[in-house]
Amino acid sequence: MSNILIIEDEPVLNDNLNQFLSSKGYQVYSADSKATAKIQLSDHLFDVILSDLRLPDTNGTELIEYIKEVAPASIVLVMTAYSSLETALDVFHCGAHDYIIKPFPLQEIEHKVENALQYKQLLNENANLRNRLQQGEDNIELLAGSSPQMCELRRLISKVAVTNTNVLIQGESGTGKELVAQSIHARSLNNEGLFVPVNVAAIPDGLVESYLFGHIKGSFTGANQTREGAFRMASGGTLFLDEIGEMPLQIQSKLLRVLEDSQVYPVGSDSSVPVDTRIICATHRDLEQMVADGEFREDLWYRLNVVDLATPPLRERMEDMPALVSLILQLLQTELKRPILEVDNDVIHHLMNQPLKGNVRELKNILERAAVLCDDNTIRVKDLALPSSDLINLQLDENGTLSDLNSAVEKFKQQHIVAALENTEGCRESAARLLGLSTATLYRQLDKLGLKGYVARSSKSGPLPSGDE
Ligand SMILES: Nc1ncnc2c1ncn2[C@@H]1O[C@H](COP(=O)(O)OP(=O)(O)OP(=O)(O)O)[C@@H](O)[C@H]1O
Repeated sequence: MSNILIIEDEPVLNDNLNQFLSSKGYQVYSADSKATAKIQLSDHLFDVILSDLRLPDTNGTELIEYIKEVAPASIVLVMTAYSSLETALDVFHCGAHDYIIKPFPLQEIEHKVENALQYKQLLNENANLRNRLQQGEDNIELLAGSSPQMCELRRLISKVAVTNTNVLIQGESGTGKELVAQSIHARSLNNEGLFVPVNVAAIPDGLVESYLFGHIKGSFTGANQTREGAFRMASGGTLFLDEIGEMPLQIQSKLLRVLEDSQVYPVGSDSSVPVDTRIICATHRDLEQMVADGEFREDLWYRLNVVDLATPPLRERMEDMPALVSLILQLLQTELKRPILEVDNDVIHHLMNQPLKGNVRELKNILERAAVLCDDNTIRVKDLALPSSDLINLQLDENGTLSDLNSAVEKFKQQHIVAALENTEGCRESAARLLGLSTATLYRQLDKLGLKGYVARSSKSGPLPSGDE
């Protein structure tokens, strides 16, 4: 049974909330001041704490800070009559998970408490995953947001995780497909095993088979030693096949065979090896359409698509912006080793008005750049370096006169492609998707525009191979 603490000095509201939440099966405790809250906090562990923002013996943010100090695992929901953005940002910065504006219908509080409990469970699972995964330990982040779409997504994650079915995750680039896959793995029965992510689009066609199924030493030129392959590595755990839509057709049929037999055939070997691997696939492409166009095997699609989940684009859930910004800033503080970063009030508003086609990844990049560039520890709108929507930069030649149309178009293409590369940390495949181009077309454009060796400033992995390598 989940424990809830209500801190509210208005007796009628406190009683109503206590009765209502008790009737929903929670173990509910009440306090009417910081002093009484302290006593409750020393006697019990709470999953969720509902706190008023103004109390007779403290102001709300000071109380939230105190709670986060003595009960860091409790999820704090703030109840406030003040609906300003400033208040919202203050409470998020102090560590509150969400807030609700008074007066509110009791059903809304029930919904918020359920979300907070789901969020707490995911936090536990992510911590669990962080401890267990031997790979990508630094990449485990939380799935932030309490919009209806994200709540539904979390509900589905909890449901599918404990079954062993294959899952297909569809969504635009940067919407958190890999994060969802990690969450499923963390909650699954096979979370003792490894989570092995493979980006199918990033492996040259000729190597996909050996990469997935392994190979025997000497089975082809360059196979200097035997490799077990991703399937066997993930046996007893989860294999995450990202960009499954890019898998060559002949490998699709081999994958189908593995899924049907639970056996892999390493390249160059006559015998098979048993595997017990859960498959989670992801794609930004319309696989159903690819099946209709004969580009993806229908039988494989059915096999992979036992359950399908959709990660919503950020523009359809802008209400998640404060929670995302708050989470990203927390992560940045650790990464950049800088003291607490704050955002100016207008920043959230500005971000909510951006198209953010690269979704949460683009948001992270914008905030990371701003965090590096901002003068003090506060990020202001000017630090975001967002494109002005109503001003088109004129293209001038070296004499300061207007360029001819062709040169202007070339220049614009160059700038736009560089922006896409910066938004995707230099990843050619993701930049191509952002631009609505095939990877091959992007490589041709990079060559033509003299950007072949371009290394994105946001790239963490150093220079990237050029297209013909
Ligand atoms: N809801 C979210 N909460 C917190 N961080 C998120 C969320 N969604 C995405 N992110 C972050 O955004 C970045 C991109 O997410 P992720 O790699 O999971 O996206 P993706 O959909 O798999 O992208 P791609 O299709 O380009 O591989 C990651 O750093 C991830 O942690």
